[in-house]
Amino acid sequence: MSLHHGKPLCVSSIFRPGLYDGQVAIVTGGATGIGKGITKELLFLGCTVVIASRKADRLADGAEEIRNWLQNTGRQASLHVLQCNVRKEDEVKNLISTTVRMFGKLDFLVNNGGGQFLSSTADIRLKGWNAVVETNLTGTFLLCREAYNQWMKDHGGVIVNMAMDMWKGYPFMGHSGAARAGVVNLTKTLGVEWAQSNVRVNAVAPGSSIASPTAAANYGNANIFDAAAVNIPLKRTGTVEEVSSAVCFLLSPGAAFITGETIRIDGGQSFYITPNFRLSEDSKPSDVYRWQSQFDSDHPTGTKSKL
Ligand SMILES: CCCCC/C=C/C(=O)SCCNC(=O)CCNC(=O)[C@H](O)C(C)(C)COP(=O)(O)OP(=O)(O)OC[C@H]1O[C@@H](n2cnc3c(N)ncnc32)[C@H](O)[C@@H]1OP(=O)(O)O
Ligand SMILES: NC(=O)C1=CN([C@@H]2O[C@H](COP(=O)(O)OP(=O)(O)OC[C@H]3O[C@@H](n4cnc5c(N)ncnc54)[C@H](OP(=O)(O)O)[C@@H]3O)[C@@H](O)[C@H]2O)C=CC1
Repeated sequence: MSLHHGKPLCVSSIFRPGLYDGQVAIVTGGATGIGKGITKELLFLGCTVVIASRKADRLADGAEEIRNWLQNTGRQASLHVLQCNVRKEDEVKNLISTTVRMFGKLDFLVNNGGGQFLSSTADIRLKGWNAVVETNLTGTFLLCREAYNQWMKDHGGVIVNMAMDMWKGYPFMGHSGAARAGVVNLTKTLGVEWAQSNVRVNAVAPGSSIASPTAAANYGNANIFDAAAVNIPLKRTGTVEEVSSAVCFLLSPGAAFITGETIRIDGGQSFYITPNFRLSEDSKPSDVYRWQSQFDSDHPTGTKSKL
């Protein structure tokens, strides 16, 4: 992916073919959305990739699509699927140990799997808070720890974590904002602690703007990401390929002197305005809130959705 006259140009990769020949990666959430984009690019560059998430049907469908795509590029996929809920310590341990046993090593870990639901923070129940924090922060911790202890401590490696545009807080996704801020901080800590083992740890922070069918379905609104463009200085949403190319850069020798860093991939949005939400004039803490955006003015009747 690159920009051509200010427009996104989709190509398989800007990196040289064979860059990751002989390397082994785990991509959590690798069957959908951003993770699928990362998986495709890594495979295209010669990497063996294990995709891991909770749902077997998602993994199977995603793997089939990815294999077909790669075949059309003339390359052979070394793509493998393992079920793993990153919230479950035993499943995380098993994901890492099985990968190392099957492929003899683990070079890269991409902690992409995660997510949240929209809610005013006052309305989040403890179970929901825990679900989001365990998925995004604790899951990232568990995967980093196991990848390090089981392999990278003695052999080196590269980890990329997933953050988000929570730099000014994240109204209506307070659980995830807090968890991702934790991920950014953990990334700094591990970048320092594990440097002695030649393990680099970085993160990417996409804006609220990387559309995919699964991500949109999570919010019950196929158009939800379109609404973000008006608040993005580059005046468009981002693509999964634009996240993937940053991840592939961080994994590459081109980033050999970068660790503990989080790269924003948000078209300048985080420097401009707080994510996608703005309180309506009459809103109270107990209200449900409106999606603020171009979307509302584009759809003046009936679709001023209460989230
Ligand atoms: C809108 C633009 C946002 C732009 C920025 C961000 C974009 C993205 O991140 S896009 C990625 C979208 N994809 C996902 O989020 C997928 C992963 N997410 C999930 O699986 C869920 O959101 C999860 C993290 C909450 C996990 O759900 P689940 O496996 O079902 O977890 P539990 O059964 O253990 O607990 C569920 C618990 O959580 C509360 N809850 C879940 N969904 C909602 C909801 N829609 N509204 C309110 N509360 C919710 C609730 O307390 C659940 O417990 P029960 O009440 O007992 O069901
Ligand atoms: N789209 C965007 O604009 C932004 C996305 N992000 C983050 O980027 C990542 C990818 O999101 P995106 O591709 O857009 O959305 P998707 O909903 O397509 O991807 C989420 C992926 O995470 C997996 N996942 C969720 N919970 C778990 C779990 N407990 N254990 C293992 N895997 C899990 C899902 O697979 P399964 O259901 O099979 O478990 C799914 O493949 C997420 O962490 C997301 O929050 C951050 C900022 C912005």
